Amino acid sequence: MLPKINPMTTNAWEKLEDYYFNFEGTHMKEIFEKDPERFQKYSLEFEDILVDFSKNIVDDKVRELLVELARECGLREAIESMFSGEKINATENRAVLHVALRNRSNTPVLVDGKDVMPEVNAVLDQMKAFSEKVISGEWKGYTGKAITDVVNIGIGGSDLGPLMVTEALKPYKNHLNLHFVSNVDGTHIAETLKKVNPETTLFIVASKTFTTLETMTNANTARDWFLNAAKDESFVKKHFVAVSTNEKEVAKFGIDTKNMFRFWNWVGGRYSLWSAIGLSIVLGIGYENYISLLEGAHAMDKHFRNSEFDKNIPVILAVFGIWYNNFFGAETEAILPYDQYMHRFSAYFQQGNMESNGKYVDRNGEMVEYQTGPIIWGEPGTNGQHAFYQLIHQGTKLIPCDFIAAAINHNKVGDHQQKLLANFFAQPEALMAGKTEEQVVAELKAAGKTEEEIAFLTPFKVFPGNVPTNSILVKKLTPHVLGSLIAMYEHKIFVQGIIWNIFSFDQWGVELGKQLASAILPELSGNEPVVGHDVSTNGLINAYKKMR
Ligand SMILES: O=P(O)(O)OC[C@H]1O[C@](O)(CO)[C@@H](O)[C@@H]1O
Repeated sequence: MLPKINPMTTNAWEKLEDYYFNFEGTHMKEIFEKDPERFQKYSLEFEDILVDFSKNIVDDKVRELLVELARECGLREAIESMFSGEKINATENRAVLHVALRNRSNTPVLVDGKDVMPEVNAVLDQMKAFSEKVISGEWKGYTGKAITDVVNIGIGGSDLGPLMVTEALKPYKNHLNLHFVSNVDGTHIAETLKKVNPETTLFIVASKTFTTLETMTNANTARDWFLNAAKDESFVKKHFVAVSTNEKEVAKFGIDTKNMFRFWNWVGGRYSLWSAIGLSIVLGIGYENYISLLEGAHAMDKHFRNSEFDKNIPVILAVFGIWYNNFFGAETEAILPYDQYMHRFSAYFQQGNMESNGKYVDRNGEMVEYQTGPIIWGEPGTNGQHAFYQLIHQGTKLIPCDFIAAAINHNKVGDHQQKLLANFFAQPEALMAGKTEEQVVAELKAAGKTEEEIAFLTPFKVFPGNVPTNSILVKKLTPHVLGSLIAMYEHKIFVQGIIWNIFSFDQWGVELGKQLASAILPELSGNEPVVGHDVSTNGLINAYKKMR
């Protein structure tokens, strides 16, 4: 079981609070000036990944105390509890074993005394055999034609992971066209169906529960559209497969359960791309590349499980994040990939992080007295630079940022890569050092400005700097490296959840909206006014009824 320690009651927290007051006002520039070894001391290498933590507002003492905080909160025991299949998702009475899905060492992992690895491997074999048939063209549609397009219908964890990964690994794509439909807005499915042909399209209905309103609505629309062309229900099995834990509902939908790819209740939705939910990834990039992705994640799992905390990349990312979240009062974190293929990476970790750690009740069922999960957001560089970086550089909020880039670009186009990386290096430098008044005055003088102009312009051109960043430089964005990067962030989220004493693997906060939507749905038919809600909701529904 997980420990239930209020982090604020630990010795380390108390010391960090004291130390924070001494530390306040320290500028990173001074820390760098004092320590020429800082890069060596504050960067970690893992395979083809280099993580530079040096541009953080920390010193050796802070790092030591933060690591101590993790220890005092029982992190070592918690890691073992997760990896050994204990039911650490207590509110749902489930184990949390995405690490077993990518356990390429194949060592036994027990849930309720039973090794889950044989089942995990069996589903991987099923995904391999199926994907090879579809990719090779052996799998035929109802008119005997090979599949050209795959439409994944799912939402949240049953959509974002496969979508993010297939975008990030586009250079590894085969000839199959992948489409993702998630939103219940009819536009999403309508626009997708315009692009595909019922004779050559395979639909993957991806839903852990197989009851999610958005997914089932889209899946039914896709089936009606398909049957409108195919005319015969028996053809559904050639064009629809399911990824789910719910065999009964899958069969009810008309999908042959031979074409159902199973996973288990110990796989959380937002941690499920490593399970059969990854079927669209396998179809898009092939089984071997998918296995490399799992291997990359597994390598990071071993690093996380076995490394000392002060040399442990996910732990350091997590505790530095806590330093800003809980001591500096930072409310958000930006993830900024300098890689166009990673354009859904921040959106993916918006769910990963915010659905996991957006909790105000601790593991004792008490309201927390400290901040928990940050708001996660981001866009690829350099686009973000021309949109929101102004606020990061000169706004009033502290926004710690992660910068991610690959040294080798998949596309060798002129000098684009050097220009991209020049920005990747420049931004954290600028955020760290800022620009002083003296520097601004000297620049304006050199530009020939008058004394009056200099006096007016100077304050607007000063950059305070001291914005913390992590720079994550990878050799190349391969499936293996991407697997490691995703696992790295997953474990960062885990560590923070342990320290904040919250349950990171449930998501009760999404239920209320769902309940109210299903209560409102029947009220939207008919023209009679609705009166049963608060006046605002009644007013909005009744206005809608008049407008439509
Ligand atoms: O796979 P399912 O059961 O359709 O659920 C989809 C998503 O809905 C949620 O339960 C809530 O948004 C997510 O955690 C999950 O990824």
